[in-house]
This record gives sequence, structure tokens and C-alpha cells, in this order.
Amino acid sequence: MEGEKKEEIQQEEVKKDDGRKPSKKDYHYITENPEMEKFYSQQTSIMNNEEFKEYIETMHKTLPTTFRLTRNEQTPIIKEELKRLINNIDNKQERPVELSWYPGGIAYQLNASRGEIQKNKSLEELRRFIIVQTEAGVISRQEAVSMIPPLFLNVKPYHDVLDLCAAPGSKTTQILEMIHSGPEEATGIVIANDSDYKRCELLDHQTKRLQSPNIIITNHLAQNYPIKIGDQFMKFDRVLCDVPCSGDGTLRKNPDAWGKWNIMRGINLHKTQCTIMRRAVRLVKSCGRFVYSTCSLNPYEDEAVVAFILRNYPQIRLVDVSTELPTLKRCKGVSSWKVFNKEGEELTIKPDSKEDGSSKIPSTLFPPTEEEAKRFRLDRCMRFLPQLQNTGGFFVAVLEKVGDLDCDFKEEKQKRKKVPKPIKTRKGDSRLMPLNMTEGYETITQTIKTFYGLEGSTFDFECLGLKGDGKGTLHYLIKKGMDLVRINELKIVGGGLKLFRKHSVGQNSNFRLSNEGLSAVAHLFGERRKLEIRHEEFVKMLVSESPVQLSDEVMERAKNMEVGCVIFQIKDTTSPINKQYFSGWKSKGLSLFVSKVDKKALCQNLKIELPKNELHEDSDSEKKEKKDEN
Ligand SMILES: C[S@@+](CC[C@H](N)C(=O)[O-])C[C@H]1O[C@@H](n2cnc3c(N)ncnc32)[C@H](O)[C@@H]1O
Repeated sequence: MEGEKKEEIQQEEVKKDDGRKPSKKDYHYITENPEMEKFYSQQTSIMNNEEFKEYIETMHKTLPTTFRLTRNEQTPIIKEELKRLINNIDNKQERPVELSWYPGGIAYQLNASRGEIQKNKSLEELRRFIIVQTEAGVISRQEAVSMIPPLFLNVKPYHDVLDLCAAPGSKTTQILEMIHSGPEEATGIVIANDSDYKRCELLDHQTKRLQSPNIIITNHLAQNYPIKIGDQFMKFDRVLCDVPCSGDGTLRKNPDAWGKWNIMRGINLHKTQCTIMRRAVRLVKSCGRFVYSTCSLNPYEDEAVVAFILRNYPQIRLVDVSTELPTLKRCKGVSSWKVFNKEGEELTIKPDSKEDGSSKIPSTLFPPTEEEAKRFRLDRCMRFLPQLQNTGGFFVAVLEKVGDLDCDFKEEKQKRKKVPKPIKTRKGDSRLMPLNMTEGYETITQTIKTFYGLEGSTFDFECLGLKGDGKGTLHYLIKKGMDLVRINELKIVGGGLKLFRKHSVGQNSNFRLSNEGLSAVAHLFGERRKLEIRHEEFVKMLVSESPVQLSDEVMERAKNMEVGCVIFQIKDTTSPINKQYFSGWKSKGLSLFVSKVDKKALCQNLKIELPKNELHEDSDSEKKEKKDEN
């Protein structure tokens, strides 16, 4: 029976006659699932009949495109250019609008799908801008509802934050931006964790654009996350649990998810979600806040998990955030829902988990008793139904720890035996190691020191880590982060600024500075390798494919430098990049280290025409979009 149903709702393949392997675009997905529709139509506390009809209608409509600007020193220039491009769109209906609830007006919604944007000629200029800036990490395409959970974490620059299920990292980047948002120095550390090593690499890629020394990336099962390091408990001011879920809120974006939905998926995930939350409770500081979120509307994955925590930990309570982000529309969480078994039959009596051997239905799946419901206040949870503001679906609960839990540590230790096995390290996995614990430390630091004029500087070599992948990249972390790397109990696979990269050219230092990390530490570097240049000199290097000669003054100063890496600083008060640092190379002439992707973005921002061959060369994502189109 189940097999038949599965068959019926499988995606249909549209055969291509060109013999190539079909891509996602070649499939026609059946966007219905009777089992799912029956399930939600009966959860009347979540949606009444009218709301359910609206929900199904919305799920069949195109999902608007949403994106957000990364907050950094270039944001005002980007925002200005974006404004110009938006105003150039004749039809006002087609213009992207700011998401009113997103702080700082840096998130936008465009009422068209990616395919529709591609076909609409009046959106062409904007589309190209978004592609280039996305590749450069300046714009992040992110579903509107997925932007919500970090906003309720209320992160401050001095907070230590743990993002337990973080890849691919859209929420981590929001958290990092918050850490760096204040006028004060960011002293907090952000740990982005994911159980999947390959996805940790995605995390590394996503977060490197933020150029932050305040992040580390770990690779643990969230439910096994180390709670004690040596004698010290790991405690965080903020914890985000954006847990693995059935994803039935993402059907508009992922049409293949229609076919994958079945009752048992939500039930099985409920168990994992409870164990992850249990661990989160241990990891948050007393008076700390933590957020639980899923992209599912299923109460088994949502309120039932929150109720499980509230039932077991009296120190935890739901925070009333109804006055925060007032223009963001939301539904209240529910305290009652129906429980169905695999066959879709409603269960009204909790199974006794011990005696009922067949029990795949945990008792924690059931709604709270009347007394519990009064105490738990599950109405403080938030469900974002797609029809409320034309989005995907999401669930968010904001929790707070009002007491301490360390007295329970003994009990937790016993339970540890039952949690899933630790992740095995696969070939190619590589950890970050403290540089001062690796061979050749003295020689490496001495050559870097002499070459870059770092003698007497406060630059702390103990904050450098070496990635054990043999590529010789040196990562720079704040001291608090490096102390965690040194302890070696966490499996840290990346993070920080990728500050130096090993190279084989040059004489004295075979570590060149990367652009990525430069702005955060350049002020600590001596004058030995620094060159002040004017805006037009920067532009000259940017558009040239080979090393160039700059003004006599600059060349005179460069003449006395040996071949190798240099640090350029723009000194030109009329330039939008005044005071910014860029790394480059001195040989017979001077050149910049700017990747093709960054070059395109910089040219767009500074309104510079790229040489014709480069301007018309499609970027990787443009090539991909075109391929998908064909
Ligand atoms: C919903 S996604 C997270 C999305 C992410 N927070 C973001 O905003 O980009 C869930 C993530 O959890 C990871 N994951 C699954 N099981 C996990 C576990 N037991 N512990 C930690 N991470 C897990 C998956 O690899 C996946 O990357």
C-alpha cells in the first residue's frame, strides 16, 4: 500500500533526447501528496479549513526571490547602486521591495522566480548585479523566513554563540554580522557546527567573506557536542538549533519534497530533534537565550520538541517575543494537535514506551496535558504560515535558561553512552592546528616577522593556526578561539581569517597575505611592505592583466622593496574605498591579488568598465543559469 502510494507520488522524469544526464530542471514534479494534505487538513488547531485551502493554494504559487546585503564597509555603496537599479525598473510592480521587518532595510523581496527574472529584459541589469555581488559574497540569496531565527537570538558583540546545525551557513553569516555590528570591538566567538564534513567546507566558504577572526567551524554531531573541556563546562550566551527537519515548509522552493513527505519522517526526526535540544540546554549559559527552528510546520517537529524540553527542564522557559519585529506576521504556537500512526489512524492514548515493543510512536509526540499547557505557554512559539506574507513555512521558538543545570551532569554522563556514535574522520578531513604546535614554527614566524616588518608589533603569532590539509594556509583567530583550538578536544576544521597562503615565489617570505583577512589586521603591520596609492592607481592595476608602473613616488618607494607581497592602502578622501587595504605583488611592476569574482564586483561598485573580454565573460553561476535555462 505504502509502496504503491510512493510510486504514485514519485517525480516524473521528462526524457531528453540529447542523451545527457537529466538535471533538476528536466523533472516534472507532482506537487501533491494526499498523505500530507490529509495530515494537515486534520491539524485544525494549526489551520482551520479556510486557512488550509489558502495554504495549499500558496504552496502552488511561485516563491518570490529574496536576498540580503552583507553588512560590511561596502554596504552603503552597494545599497546606493541597488537603489539606482531598482528605480530604473519602469514597472513599479516589478521592483524589489525592502522586507519591512528586517533591521537596517538590507533585505529585499522580488515577486518573481529565478526563471521569471531571467526572462524579463527589464530586470536584466539588476539580475547581473545580483549575480556578481552574490559571487563576491556581498549579497546572500536566502529565503525570507530563513532570515528570522537569528534576529530573535538578540546577539551582542561580546556574546559567545554556538550554531549547532549550521551548514550551509546563511544564519551563521547573520550571527557574525551581529557580532561585528557594534562600535565596540567584537569579543565574542561564534562556533558554527555541522555533522557533515563536506557541508562544513560550505560553511567555511560562506563565512570567509565576512572576514572575521571571531569564527570557528566544528564537525560534531550536535547531540554529542562536547559539554566539558578539561575541567571547564562549554557555555554559550546564545545557541541556535536550526535542526534537520522534514522541510515541508520549503515545498515552494524544493518541489521534490512533495514526494518525500510521509508521517514516519516527522516522527523519526522528532526523536533526533529532542536529543539535539537536550544538548543545547546543557550548552547555554544561565540567563542565556536559545532559539529552536525548523522549516517544517509539523507539530511533531515543532511544539512537541519544545514541550519535551519544558517538561524535562524546569530551568527553561519560552520567551514572549510578541513585541519584537512587530511588522513580521506570525501565528501563535499551539498546545493541542492530533497524533497519527504510520497507517494514518489517530492515536488518543499514549503508548507505554516500555511495554509496547512495536512503539515507533514516542510518548513525547503527544500534546501537553491541560496543566502542562498552562505552564508551558506554547502559544509563545511562532509559526510562519506561507500565506501570511507570501513566503515558505517556518517555525521558531525562543527559549531562555533561568537556572543552572550543572548539578545534572552525572545523569547526563550516564546517558551519553546511548547517544549515536561519534563521527568517523574520513580521508581528506583536516583539522586546524595551532601553528606553535607544528614543526617549523620558529622559522615560519621569524621570516614573516622580518619580511612584513612585524617586529615590535602587537600582532600575536599565537593566534595563527595551520590547516592540516597540506596547502599551508595560516588562519588567524581571536585569542579566545585559538585557546579552543589549542585544547584539541573539539574537532575544529576551519574558521578565522585565511591570512597567509604559502607560495613558492619570492625570496624571504614564502607566505603571501590574502586579501580576505587583510582589513582586520593590516593596521598591526609595519611600514616595510606598505604602499600608499591613489584611487586611479588602484583602478589602473584592477583593469590590467599584467603588472603596471604607478606614479614615480610609488615606484621610487617600491624600488627598495624585494620581490614579493605588498600591502596597498588607498589614500584618497574622494574615493569610496579610501583607507581600505588590498594585497598585491611587487616584481618589476605592481599588481593586485584580486580574484576574477572580486574584480567584477569591485568594478561594478566603483562603476569601472572592465576590459571587453572580461566584461562579457560569464561567471560560473551565470554559466550554470544558462545551462539550466537550455
Ligand atoms: C536545516 S539545515 C541547517 C541550515 C543552516 N542553519 C542555514 O541557515 O544555512 C540542517 C543541517 O543540520 C545538519 N545536521 C543533520 N544532522 C545533524 C546532527 N545530528 N548534528 C549536527 N548537524 C546535523 C545537516 O548537515 C544540515 O546542514
